[in-house]
Parts: sequence; C-alpha cells; structure tokens
Amino acid sequence: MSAQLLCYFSGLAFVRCGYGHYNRTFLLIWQNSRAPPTYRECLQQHTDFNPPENRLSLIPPALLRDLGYSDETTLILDVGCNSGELSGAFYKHLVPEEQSDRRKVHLLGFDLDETLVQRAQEINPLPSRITFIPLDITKDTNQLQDYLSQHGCSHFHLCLCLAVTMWVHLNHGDSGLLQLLSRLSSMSQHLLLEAQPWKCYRSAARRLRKLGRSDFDHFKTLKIQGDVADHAREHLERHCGMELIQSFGSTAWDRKLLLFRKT
Ligand SMILES: C[S@@+](CC[C@H](N)C(=O)[O-])C[C@H]1O[C@@H](n2cnc3c(N)ncnc32)[C@H](O)[C@@H]1O
Repeated sequence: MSAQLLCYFSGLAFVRCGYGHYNRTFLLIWQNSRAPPTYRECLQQHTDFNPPENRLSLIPPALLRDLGYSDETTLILDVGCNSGELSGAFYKHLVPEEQSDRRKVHLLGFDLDETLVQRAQEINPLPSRITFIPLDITKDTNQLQDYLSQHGCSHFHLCLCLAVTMWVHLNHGDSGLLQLLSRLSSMSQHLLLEAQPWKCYRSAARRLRKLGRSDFDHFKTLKIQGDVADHAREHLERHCGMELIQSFGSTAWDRKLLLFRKT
C-alpha cells in the first residue's frame, strides 16, 4: 500500500491511499468557500473509487474491431479522465500490448482539474499513444479540434463519457447537460455513456452540505431527474442524430453503459 499526501494552496488537501491502481481515496477538506464545488471536494471520505475493472469487465476487448476500426487511425476521447487510471486501462483493454505498435490508436484524455491531469501525465503508461490535457468541456473546445486536425481526422471514432454527466448537470443545469451531449455527439462517431443515476445527485448534494457549503447552483431547479440515462438517450436520439446500438448492462455501481452511434 502506498500513501501520498498532497496539499493544495487552493485550500484543499487530500490523502490518497492506493492498493495497486487505486482503491481508496480519503479526502480531507479545508474550506474553500469561493470556488465552485468540484468533483474532488464532494468526494470527502469517499472510500470506493470506482475501479476500472468495474467498467472494463463489461466492455468486449474487440470493441474497436466490432465497430469497424481495425487498421486506420482511430481516435478515442476520454471526457473527464480524472487522474488517467481508467484511460490507460481502457486503452490497454482495447489495444493489447503486442498490437500497440502496429495499430494507430490514439487516446486523448482531458479533465478540468489541472492537478488530476498533471497526475495523469506523470503516470501515463503510453505517452506516444495517450495524451492528457486540462480542459473544461463546457467552455472553449478548440484544443479538441486541434488534436483532430493533427491526426488528420474530422471526428473522434469513440468518445468515452463515464461518470461525468452529473457534475456538468449539477454545475451547469439542464441546459449544460444537454449541451454536453450535443457537443460530444457533434464530434464523435460513437459515444459510450455512463450517466450517474439520480441517487448519486442526492449523495453529492448531501456531501456538499456536510462540508458546510451551499448546494450546487442548479440542484433544486433541475427538471431532468429520475432516469437520467434515459433522458440522455432521448436527447441523443431526437436531437443529435445518434442511436443506441448496445447496452453493456449495469456496472457493480448500478449504472448502465450505453453505446451510441451516429446515424
Ligand atoms: C467521477 S469522475 C470520473 C472519472 C473517470 N471518467 C471514471 O469514470 O473513472 C468525474 C470527472 O469529471 C471531471 N469533470 C467534471 N466536470 C468537467 C468538465 N466540465 N470538463 C472536464 N472534466 C470535468 C471531474 O474533474 C472528474 O475528474
């Protein structure tokens, strides 16, 4: 077991203890009342960080080939990559080591939290294939277009949006969530979506209140509630020219993994 103490001048500190990749994250919060609530802040004493295996066990290793991506350059986008553990594990799951030289599969992971991105860059297992950048998906996304141009592509072949929708929803409201889905679908051929269910919203809001922070700006006014994954599916199918082609079932955390394709 390894332990790292990271102190943030922003007023945030956390102790991270990991077995192998990461199993336990303990966060000690020093009050920072001015910054908007972030993912890390809400994870105070969150002891079951969702390990990559939860999702990977549901995803066929031949997914890229099944989607028709075998030989040409294939670009994967990982939205809200956190500290990159899942991004690296996902890449290795889809591209076995013996094929990684031959196959031109590149993954771009981004997160709005620069500290997490720095950590992802430090532990990047395949720097020639995997890139991490800081970026807020609700703001300017020129860097994503630049990345596509560098690789001579007009879109990402597969976009992963795993456990991110709730944070955008809580911080930017219903319109922010729908814009996120529209934006990702406009730049992706396939989208793998894991939306947090409504019970997670309540837990996040509860954690925030325990920290003595006011609620998320939009929590009480959200009209999209209940089966958030189904609302997302409806928006993607009705307004974004995507269709649901597969549901990989529910993870151990009771979340659906939905795969959409551009029609
Ligand atoms: C629950 S974690 C999910 C991490 C990883 N995708 C996984 O499934 O294990 C959510 C991540 O989304 C990031 N995030 C939240 N809002 C974001 C935004 N607007 N732009 C980019 N990243 C964001 C958070 O910083 C956090 O690292």
